[in-house]
Amino acid sequence: MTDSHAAQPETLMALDGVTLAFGPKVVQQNVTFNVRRGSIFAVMGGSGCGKSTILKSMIGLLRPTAGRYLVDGEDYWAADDTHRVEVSRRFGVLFQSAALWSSLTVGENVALPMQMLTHMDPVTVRRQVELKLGLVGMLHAIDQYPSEISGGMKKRAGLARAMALDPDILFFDEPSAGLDPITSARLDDLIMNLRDGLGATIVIVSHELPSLFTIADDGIFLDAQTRTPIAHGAPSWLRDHCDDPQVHAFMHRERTETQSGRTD
Ligand SMILES: Nc1ncnc2c1ncn2[C@@H]1O[C@H](COP(=O)(O)OP(=O)(O)OP(=O)(O)O)[C@@H](O)[C@H]1O
Repeated sequence: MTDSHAAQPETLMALDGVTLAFGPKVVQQNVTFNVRRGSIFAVMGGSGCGKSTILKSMIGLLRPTAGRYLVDGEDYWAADDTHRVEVSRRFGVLFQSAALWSSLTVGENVALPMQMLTHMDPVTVRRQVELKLGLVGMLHAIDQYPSEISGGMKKRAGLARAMALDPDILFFDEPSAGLDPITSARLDDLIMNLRDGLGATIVIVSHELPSLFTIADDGIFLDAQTRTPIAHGAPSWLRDHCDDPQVHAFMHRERTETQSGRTD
């Protein structure tokens, strides 16, 4: 009998002593955390603390100036370019703005990664596009243009496109930003379905506390002043048990003397 735990260690991604900087400007340093396979992991913290920068680095757009980023135990940045591209094919990304091409229909947007990065024939592409749009409840909008659909529908179309190449790792930057609470709750259900139904591992940057309390299994809280993580744990656990005044204030939406965000 196969031991699935031996074949699939619990940690899928790990940052180990990572420093991220833009030129001389250090955004975060000594960042260490593990993302468990099949979990939803939240990157939290005040405005400007470096959440999107962490995500940017995890999807391969920003190389750390120190430390290691491991995916399935392999050093992502130490790999050669070909192998790194191969690993990155496992990633699906939903940007904050959904980033759909306005001149393409919803269906064409979802088809684009398949046409550009695979050799699928047009019939298979069409079938896959329908499947992905069906998963997010957007099949009816396949021939509509982004300007003709609502913000929530754009997010769902962006999600379908993020899933185009069947990634097992998904990155979401502020998926519920700008959505009304009901649409946002529907998106939460969709994200949980990706974890529970497809076994995807999801890293999410979000300010939406109700959403984080509902969906995230684990997470990290970044501090802008010290430029380093100051708490680890599921958002609901941090809300109920973390003594750090900044984390407590953030999780309970209280004002603090020291702001957790940075303006420089
Ligand atoms: N390309 C860049 N060049 C220089 N500095 C950058 C760049 N991108 C981001 N920064 C800076 O890095 C810091 C962290 O930015 P980042 O967008 O990661 O924060 P964030 O926590 O995601 O913020 P928010 O919650 O407001 O979206 C900020 O001070 C920002 O100005």
